[in-house]
Amino acid sequence: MLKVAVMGASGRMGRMLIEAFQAADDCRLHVTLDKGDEVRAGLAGADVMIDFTRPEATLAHLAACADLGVKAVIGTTGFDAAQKAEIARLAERTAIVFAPNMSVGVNVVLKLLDMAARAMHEGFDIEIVEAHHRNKVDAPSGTALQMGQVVANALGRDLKACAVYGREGVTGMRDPSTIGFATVRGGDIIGDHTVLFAGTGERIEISHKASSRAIYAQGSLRAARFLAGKATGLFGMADVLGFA
Ligand SMILES: NC(=O)C1=CN([C@@H]2O[C@H](COP(=O)(O)OP(=O)(O)OC[C@H]3O[C@@H](n4cnc5c(N)ncnc54)[C@H](OP(=O)(O)O)[C@@H]3O)[C@@H](O)[C@H]2O)C=CC1
Ligand SMILES: O=C(O)C1=N[C@H](C(=O)O)C[C@H](O)C1
Repeated sequence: MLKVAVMGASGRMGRMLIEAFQAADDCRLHVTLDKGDEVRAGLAGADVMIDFTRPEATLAHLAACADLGVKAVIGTTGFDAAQKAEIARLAERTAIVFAPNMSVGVNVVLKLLDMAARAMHEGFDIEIVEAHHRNKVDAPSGTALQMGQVVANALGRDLKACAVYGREGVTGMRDPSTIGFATVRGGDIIGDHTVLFAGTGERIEISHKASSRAIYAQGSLRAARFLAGKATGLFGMADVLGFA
């Protein structure tokens, strides 16, 4: 029986994870922790930590995991480059699955995007549109950024150099080498992502729309089970799902 610690337990994802344990007969909740709780004491004895909180909190939790030999599933988004490098360093000391979207569907879409971008490498403008609930604090979503990264890699472009995050005023004509991002925030939208390939005479849209956070919780438990056989290393959902 896998002993799992859930961080950010009162958050939207924390609550969804706790519910997911009711249907899991091979995992049990070792501890649920919230802001202000004693992290190291809580994590001691857990096999895997699942963390959907905020970047600074996740890094502090991960450091404790590395010290205690606890593996980690990280769903938090909004990390900067230095924070991602820190996660990679910590993965030399414990096994980590780090993914901005734990759903099977989004990870299938990432594979489709790689194929689509290679096939439409010329004559198509690429724009990524994402929509989330009014309480989301980071933008663009981690998923949108990963979609952009997959497309940029497939096209041999540097995402840092070609990303355009929103437009306003007299922008000039669209530079065909750019990848555009647009963000919508409102209501209780769980998570919609569309990648648009706009050509001349045709356009292709590849979309994923979440209608329940249970998909992220189920994916997280799958990632926790995957880690049971690993000692160290940084993995993504493609590894967990066997797509890598
Ligand atoms: N990878 C994936 O599949 C998914 C990723 N996410 C990501 O997960 C993260 C959380 O999302 P969501 O559950 O909607 O957010 P919530 O704001 O609902 O929950 C976050 C939780 O983390 C807690 N928290 C915040 N700061 C700290 C801290 N310093 N120490 C400990 N706990 C802290 C919050 O406590 P308090 O309320 O007291 O501040 C809250 O309980 C986001 O980054 C989101 O983008 C979300 C869904 C799917
Ligand atoms: O904050 C959310 O809610 C979500 N965040 C993740 C992201 O930033 O991509 C995943 C999902 O879209 C829900």
